[in-house]
Amino acid sequence: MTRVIRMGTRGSKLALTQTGIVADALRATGVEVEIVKVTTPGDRSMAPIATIGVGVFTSALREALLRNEVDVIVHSYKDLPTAPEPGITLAAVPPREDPRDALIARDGLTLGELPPGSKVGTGAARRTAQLHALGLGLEIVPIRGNIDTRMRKVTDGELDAVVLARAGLARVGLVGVITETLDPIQMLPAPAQGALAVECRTADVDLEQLLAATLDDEGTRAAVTAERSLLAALEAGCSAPVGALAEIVEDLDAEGKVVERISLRGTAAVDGEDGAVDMVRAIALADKHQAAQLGKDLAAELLDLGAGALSGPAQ
Ligand SMILES: NCc1[nH]cc(CCC(=O)O)c1CC(=O)O
Repeated sequence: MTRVIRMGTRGSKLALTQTGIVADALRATGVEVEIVKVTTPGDRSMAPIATIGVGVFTSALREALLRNEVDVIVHSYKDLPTAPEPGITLAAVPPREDPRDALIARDGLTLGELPPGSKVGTGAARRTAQLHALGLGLEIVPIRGNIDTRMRKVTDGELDAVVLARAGLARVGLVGVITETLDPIQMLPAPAQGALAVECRTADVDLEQLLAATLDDEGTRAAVTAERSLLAALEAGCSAPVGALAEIVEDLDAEGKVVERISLRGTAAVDGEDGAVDMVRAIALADKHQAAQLGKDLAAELLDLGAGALSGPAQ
């Protein structure tokens, strides 16, 4: 391909880093890449995500792609709405970073060491609901802003801790500030957390093939397919209290042969007694090629357990 590939990105440090990772992988195949900055309404507003809407970071990039101003866009996969976008193809899902959430607490504390009444900052309904469900007596404080803004609230003493995606911290070289990587037993990540989504125009078939051949990771794609299928079946947006984590695991088939399967854990909020938010959890295992069905089946199980009572972007 002799053309220059224009990659659209938001201007945040995380977005530039993520786009840079993909740009470098493409350049390594010999193609020329140009980076184009796109401003999104999500970058201009500091209002809670629940009020400005799902897709606030991703739709301006998609519009630039459809207007032919750029050729490739890279999203944090978990920020994408579940509905497909006409004219746009998910060309590649690169290998995932560690999907878990991370705690950054004062004095090097872990979650269990934070005294009752400690103030923990997060903007995500999913994290809020799971932190409450742990029963540690923590006070959850809604926050927004980029990684640096959130971390500063701990350094300044305004909060005792914040919870952030480990992947974002890792990509910008900040794993050193993490005081505890949260076990999925305590905190299931957002569906597709830690994964990137690389999109191009559906009509751009040659580019789609190049992106898939260069960047796509089969195991990551299967895992995020299961997690996002669960999310879609619960009809919840990215800001809703739904956590999911799929992992490729080794299992034995009926003849005792080692086979790869996909394990999926999910959690969703239900209305508890006297207004409290409870979480229900479930786990299931399926053939690696049944990822989408596995997500649907686990969603059905969570709905049976009472999930869905709190649908929509509950904050
Ligand atoms: N909602 C914002 C957002 N979108 C993607 C990431 C981190 C990177 C990732 O999960 O891939 C973050 C920040 C966070 O949740 O801490």
